Amino acid sequence: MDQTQPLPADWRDLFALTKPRVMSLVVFTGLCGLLAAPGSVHPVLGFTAVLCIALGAGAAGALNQWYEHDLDAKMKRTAGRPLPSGRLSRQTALHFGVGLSVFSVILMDLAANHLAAGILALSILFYVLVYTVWLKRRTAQNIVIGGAAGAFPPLIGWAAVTGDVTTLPILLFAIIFLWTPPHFWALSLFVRTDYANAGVPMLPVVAGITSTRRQIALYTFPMIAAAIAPWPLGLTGWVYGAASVVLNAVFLLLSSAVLANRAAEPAGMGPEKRLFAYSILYLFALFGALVVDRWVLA
Ligand code: HEM
Ligand SMILES: CC(C)=CCC/C(C)=C/CC/C(C)=C/COP(=O)(O)OP(=O)(O)O
Repeated sequence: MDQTQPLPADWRDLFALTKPRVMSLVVFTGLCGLLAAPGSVHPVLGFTAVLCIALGAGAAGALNQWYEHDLDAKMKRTAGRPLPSGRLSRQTALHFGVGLSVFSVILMDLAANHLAAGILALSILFYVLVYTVWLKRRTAQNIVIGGAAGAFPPLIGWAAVTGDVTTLPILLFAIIFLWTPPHFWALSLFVRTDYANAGVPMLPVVAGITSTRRQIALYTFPMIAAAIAPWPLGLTGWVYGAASVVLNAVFLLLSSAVLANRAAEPAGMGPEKRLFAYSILYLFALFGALVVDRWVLA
């Protein structure tokens, strides 16, 4: 096919419904969980398991947008999405999301095992029902609890290979679980008026900027502990150990800069934006180091 030809609008919109940029990191952590697991899996089955994580995560993103069409329409950042802009109908999004969710879980069950399929189903339900439907519009702790959904993929990847869940994948879960508050609250500080206008009780809207900066710093400490722990516990080698020490030291510096920032209005390329951007690089690099440690330099 001619790569210069744009895809038909409906395909592009269905693709956008899966939140591909955010989900790329979700899928990467799932892939790393799979590659870090002991033992081996047939490459076709391994590929299928990662594909199922991608499809399940994309389906969850579509269902999130189906439910949030009203909120998305009120925020600058999201008003151009396929549903608020009227390029796709809500019914299409619902059918796409439900169909893809069911398909991804069944395929995971066939390609891997019941445990991996069960955790995939749990992640989808958690993101859609616990985060999107229940908590997001009700409490500033929405992402602390609901964010657990995004921490499941390494467990799914691991379970797809081994059929069980042990200390290392639980620590990988903990890293993402504790990383989500600094990741999201750093961003929420500079888009908080959007959330305030839409009536979403995100932390900076409810508790203010100073308190949010403190909470970001507070979550950084247990996150660092969880991220370094696999090394002293003997679950990884020195490559992961060295990478995690450096990556976490930078995280600590950047989150201290957020804590120390006295600017009344987080704006421009300030400490908050730097921490948000770094949080993404951090997770890619940390999980990448885990795989390098296990495969390349073991
Ligand atoms: C409840 C938990 C989370 C919330 C509320 C949240 C929220 C957000 C928001 C609002 C953005 C901004 C832009 C966008 O929509 O593309 C964003 C960006 C991003 N998030 Fe999160 N996030 C969460 C968890 C995660 C998790 C678990 C991952 C991956 C493991 C992740 C990966 C990313 C990435 C890669 C981006 C950058 C996307 C881009 O370049 O446009 N997020 N997040
Ligand atoms: C395997 C599987 C099912 C994984 C689920 C992945 C998951 C929970 C990712 C969370 C990241 C995410 C898209 C947050 C957006 O929050 P938001 O919906 O509040 O953002 P928005 O304001 O951009 O809509």
